[in-house]
Amino acid sequence: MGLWLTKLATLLDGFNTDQARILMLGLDAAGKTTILYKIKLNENVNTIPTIGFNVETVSPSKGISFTVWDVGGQEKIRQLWKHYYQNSEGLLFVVDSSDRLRVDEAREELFGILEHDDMRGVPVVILANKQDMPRALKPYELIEQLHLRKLVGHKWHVQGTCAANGEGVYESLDEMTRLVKEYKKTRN
Ligand SMILES: Nc1nc2c(ncn2[C@@H]2O[C@H](COP(=O)(O)OP(=O)(O)OP(=O)(O)O)[C@@H](O)[C@H]2O)c(=O)[nH]1
Ligand SMILES: [Mg+2]
Repeated sequence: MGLWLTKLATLLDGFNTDQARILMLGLDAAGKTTILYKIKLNENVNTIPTIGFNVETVSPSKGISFTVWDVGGQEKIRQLWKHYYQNSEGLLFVVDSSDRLRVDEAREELFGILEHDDMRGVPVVILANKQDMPRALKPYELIEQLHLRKLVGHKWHVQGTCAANGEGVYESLDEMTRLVKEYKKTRN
């Protein structure tokens, strides 16, 4: 009897699990893959530039399951990003905050993604990564430089992170959870 009840509880828990498809994009070397495996394994992995994609299922909190798609960000392969947009319910956009020379490029890519029809209304959490680096732009500076106040039709949040020691990474997922829940409600 006890076993059956346990099985039933597990089954019901499965039904209650909120699932979402989350896309993780950003310029090459922003730290996407490092972040993905920090979340998945709580380990610092040595990465190589991603040519295709990595996909992992993670559970940021009880009852929530994210399928996170981490797609390579090198310029030549960014044209492939659009093939991952459909059915995405949240965007994690990772920025190397210490790469001041490429903030404009990051902004253009971010706006380009969000203007696509398949990404209509999808919320975005911007990870201001590499906060450990000297001269890293602070989250409030990135809000300015990425022109986020001009972004319409998308809920957004900026979270400072350091993938190397995990700071801010889980907070960014909590924020994504909140925004995805809101997004799903408005869509239904
Ligand atoms: N100092 C520091 N280095 C980081 C941080 N996050 C990632 N890195 C380093 O940045 C480099 C690039 O990280 P990746 O995770 O491979 O970057 P990516 O965004 O997946 O790059 P692509 O796959 O080419 O799109 C690696 O050497 C990481 O160790 C961070 O928070 N601080
Ligand atoms: Mg990568």
